[in-house]
Amino acid sequence: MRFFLTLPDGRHFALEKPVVSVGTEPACDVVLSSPGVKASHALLFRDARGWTVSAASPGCDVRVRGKRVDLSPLAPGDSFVIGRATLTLGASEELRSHLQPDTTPSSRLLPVLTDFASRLLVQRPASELLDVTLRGIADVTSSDVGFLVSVEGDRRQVVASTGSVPAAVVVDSLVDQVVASGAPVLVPDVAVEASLAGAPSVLALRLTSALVLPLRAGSAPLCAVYLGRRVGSPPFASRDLEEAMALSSLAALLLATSRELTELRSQVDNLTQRIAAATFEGLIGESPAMRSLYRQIERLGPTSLHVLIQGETGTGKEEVARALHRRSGRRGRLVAINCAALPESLIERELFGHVRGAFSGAGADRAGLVEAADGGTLFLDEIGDMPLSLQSRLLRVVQEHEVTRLGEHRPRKVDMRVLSATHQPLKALVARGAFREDLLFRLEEVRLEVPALRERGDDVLLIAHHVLKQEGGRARGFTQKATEALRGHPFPGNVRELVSRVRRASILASGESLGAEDLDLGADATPLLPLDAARDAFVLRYVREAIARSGGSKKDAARALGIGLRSVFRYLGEED
Ligand SMILES: Nc1ncnc2c1ncn2[C@@H]1O[C@H](COP(=O)(O)OP(=O)(O)OP(=O)(O)O)[C@@H](O)[C@H]1O
Repeated sequence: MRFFLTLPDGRHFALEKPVVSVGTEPACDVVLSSPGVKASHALLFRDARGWTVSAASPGCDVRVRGKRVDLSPLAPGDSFVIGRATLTLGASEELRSHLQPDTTPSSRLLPVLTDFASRLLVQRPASELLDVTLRGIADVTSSDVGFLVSVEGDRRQVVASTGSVPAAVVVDSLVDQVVASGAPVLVPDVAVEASLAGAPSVLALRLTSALVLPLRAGSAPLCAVYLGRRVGSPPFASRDLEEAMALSSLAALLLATSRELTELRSQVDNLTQRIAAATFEGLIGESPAMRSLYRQIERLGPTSLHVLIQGETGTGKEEVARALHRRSGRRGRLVAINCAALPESLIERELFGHVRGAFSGAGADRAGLVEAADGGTLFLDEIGDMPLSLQSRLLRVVQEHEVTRLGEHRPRKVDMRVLSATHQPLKALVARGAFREDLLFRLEEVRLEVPALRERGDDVLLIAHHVLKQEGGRARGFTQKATEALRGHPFPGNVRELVSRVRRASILASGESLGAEDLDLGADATPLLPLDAARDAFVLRYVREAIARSGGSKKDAARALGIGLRSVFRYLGEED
């Protein structure tokens, strides 16, 4: 689709540039001589949504459907009026224009663009990039003065300037106009604009001509690029505006990318430091629940107490057993067996060993895992699945510190500590007659609860980053959406599920940051939760958002939410 303007005399003007100026002065793209039209009166510019018309400077009257507008989108067929001239936007597949605009790029723009892009692509702090951006735009437009004002709500700040500028320039009607409309403003001659006569920028900087344009880099605060010329320099013309807009669009893109990279780096640095401080014997986590677990492991490690490790599937029970063994100081090995993975006969042979001929195929004597754990630790994973018939043999081992190989009658002395793990409520198994109570008493001299991942707050992010780093792929961090998705997902499979999601994503994804979709945590993938868990997850997210919106202050967030500070800590799962 090609667009054109129908002028008052019926001619068509092809809109082939992103910004088109309309006015009486010859430098304008569309030159009109109708009464009431000013030297530079209106600007038309194109973005992803289509064409928009705006007043070129505050005193210029632009009307759409009879109403005065600062800025108005135009659809094909829409007209706007400036002075006594009516212009209409048209669109057609085929267009033969009567007037062809000059589309030759300015010779000074191309080298500046190239240099500008290469300078911006070198990683620098954001403040330096803004400086480079401003100087590039000021250079190409031969401005005598240039400064960049960042606008965040009521807060305005000069964040870069080509020379010293007085602080008063931040309160400026041209900046206001650009911020309000999001459109550029071109004032060729400030002397003819009564509304600008007292503007701080014009007075303080002794400007004769001004050009102000918006610069928005991703989620960064909006900036206004203010360019000025003084006595002795020619006034700004529409070509300057066009070139400045081209540079500012490019800069916005590069600044957004650079900002994302900087954020990613600081996210990675911050998490790497946190992970280092939050690692205990291979376990990662800094949540109060994990810290309490570390303290218990430290205390229990060197004792000879048998420990039952309880926790949902994939929470890290085996890691906890390994940590307990490392902290035990026992000289022997940690020997593990998964009671759910093997049939009864195999568990028996594996655990207790056998002598030659004990069963068909037993060609030689063989020590079992119990003997292998002599002087060390025997880890019985999924103890709830231990067949009842083997439980009494195991009880003898734990009670008497003796093991008898299959086919043999001579018991052998063993010195070992037993750690067992289960995700099942063993008391309920006892009640059903599926587990021996006396064995449970023996195995559970102390019980350790491993918390579910969803109860560990931001540990999920620490572990996710740790896994990503270990994988060593291209991805170095997570997008904001992915971070939120990780925080909000209930992880029924706990750490094991997290590890496999991150591994798979880091192998399959190609970018520097993994998104929620890469982790298969899109909106549709979130499973339904029990209402209590959903409510808790929502409250946690809401409290976090309140803290973020309060600039990180938990106190202010508590006030805004109408709850006490202690409650905020409680919802976050933190100790105050
Ligand atoms: N706190 C942690 N930090 C880092 N990685 C962990 C943590 N906890 C568990 N993992 C990793 O998660 C995976 C599952 O852990 P583990 O096998 O210990 O869980 P489990 O509770 O014994 O599982 P199951 O119930 O299936 O026996 C392993 O790859 C382990 O290394």
